[in-house]
Amino acid sequence: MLLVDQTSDRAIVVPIKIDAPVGRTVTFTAPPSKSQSIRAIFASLLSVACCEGSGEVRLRNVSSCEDASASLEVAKAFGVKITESHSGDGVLDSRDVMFSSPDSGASLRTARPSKLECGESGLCARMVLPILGLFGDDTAVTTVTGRGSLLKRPFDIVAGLKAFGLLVETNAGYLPVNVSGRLRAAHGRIDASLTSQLLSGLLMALPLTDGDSTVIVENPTSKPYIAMTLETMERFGIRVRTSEDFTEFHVSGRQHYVGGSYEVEGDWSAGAFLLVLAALLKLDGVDVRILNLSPSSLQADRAVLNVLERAGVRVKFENGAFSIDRVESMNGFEFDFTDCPDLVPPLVPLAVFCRGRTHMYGVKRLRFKESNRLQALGRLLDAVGVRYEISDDSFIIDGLGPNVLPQEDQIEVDSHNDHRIAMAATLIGLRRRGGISITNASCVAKSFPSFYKVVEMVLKELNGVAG
Ligand SMILES: O=C(O)C1=C[C@@H](OP(=O)(O)O)[C@@H](O)[C@H](O)C1
Ligand SMILES: C=C(OP(=O)(O)O)C(=O)O
Repeated sequence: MLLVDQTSDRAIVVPIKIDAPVGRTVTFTAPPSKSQSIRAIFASLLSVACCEGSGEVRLRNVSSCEDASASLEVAKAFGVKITESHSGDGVLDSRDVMFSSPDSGASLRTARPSKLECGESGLCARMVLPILGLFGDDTAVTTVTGRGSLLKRPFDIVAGLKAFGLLVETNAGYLPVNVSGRLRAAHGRIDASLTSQLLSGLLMALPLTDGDSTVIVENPTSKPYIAMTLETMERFGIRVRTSEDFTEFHVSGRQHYVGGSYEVEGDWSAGAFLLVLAALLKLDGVDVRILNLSPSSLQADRAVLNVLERAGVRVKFENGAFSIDRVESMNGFEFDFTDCPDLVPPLVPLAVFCRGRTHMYGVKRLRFKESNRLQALGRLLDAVGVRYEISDDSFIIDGLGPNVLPQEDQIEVDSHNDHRIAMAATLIGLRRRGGISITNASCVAKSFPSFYKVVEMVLKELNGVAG
């Protein structure tokens, strides 16, 4: 059962009661990718606002999550016209968005918004910093800020932008920041050890400067996210040359983002939660089919397929749907998450129900997400009686095996206002006899507004009754 109480912002999850499970199949659809939606929104902004004659842009299946909405508001602040509609093609949390020039025909590149509010989206706030440098003149200053968890996340990552003509003054390393200067072509260095998001923004903006640039990247992390940025740019007609290890980029200036239409893929980060849920349901004989995930996607979190394999969970792709072929072993696994940090929260529930020890490496940057995710996941494991060890860059979890956790007491865990922690707690609650009550539960809207609805739908379908 799953109860969402909006007044107290609480989700109460208790185990699935499955009558005659064998042979039952449930199908659900992954929502649109948050990361790809935000990239497509900024590429559309650059196309309409900076590239004359490139026409309108039509984006299909844009995520309706809070981070994508914050990014659309930011794009509007630059003066582009944005209209939203619903395509009704059955993808949850999805909308279509049209970008066009203002009716006045005024050039948008001459002015820079004085303030941008980025909600809680790290990607939006970091990506927009270099992009701002394409607008207005030398005297323009923009204050970039956000709310909630974003105000506690590090922004002392901006020193490298100086070589490209931009000055970013931070508030002792945090938001709000003031951005001034014009972006110019140059040879510079970016330290990406903490985040790849600023580099993504710089790569998107540099092709619109007047000359050629080289970007040397120190300590690249989250590399598939950079590949996704380059792929989105390519879809808008922009090419960048890069070394295979993403430590060097050669960007020609005077390029143009070309409008047209673009369809956003399904979200592998949300899909990872759905696949782990599918693996856990398979233990009870239920088959789950997941639609709207591309098997050839460049999204970092498609790596969930490799991790499931390592744990002994065999996944298949047939007739456009992913499903669990069979669970061979459910054994603890080893994996390095440097390139896919968002996969740790969905894989903690998997590790809990595996036999033996799971070693997660490359996890130190999880301390700087919407919450300190290592600490928040540790609290969740404490609450359900799972032993673990966290060190600088590793997270070791001693799994309890695939049975439903027998404790009958009701426990309460806090999401720490972090969408991925709330979703991880939900998956564990579905296999704990006394369930889990999650406080600050509505934060799932940051990336997956319909998450509880999807879980509820599955439960209803399996029980044949409400909840
Ligand atoms: O570029 C992106 O879309 C993202 C990159 C990753 O961040 P870092 O580059 O900070 O690791 C990831 O954690 C975040 O959720 C989305
Ligand atoms: C960390 C995340 O996003 P962002 O950094 O864009 O806020 C996330 O979605 O888990």
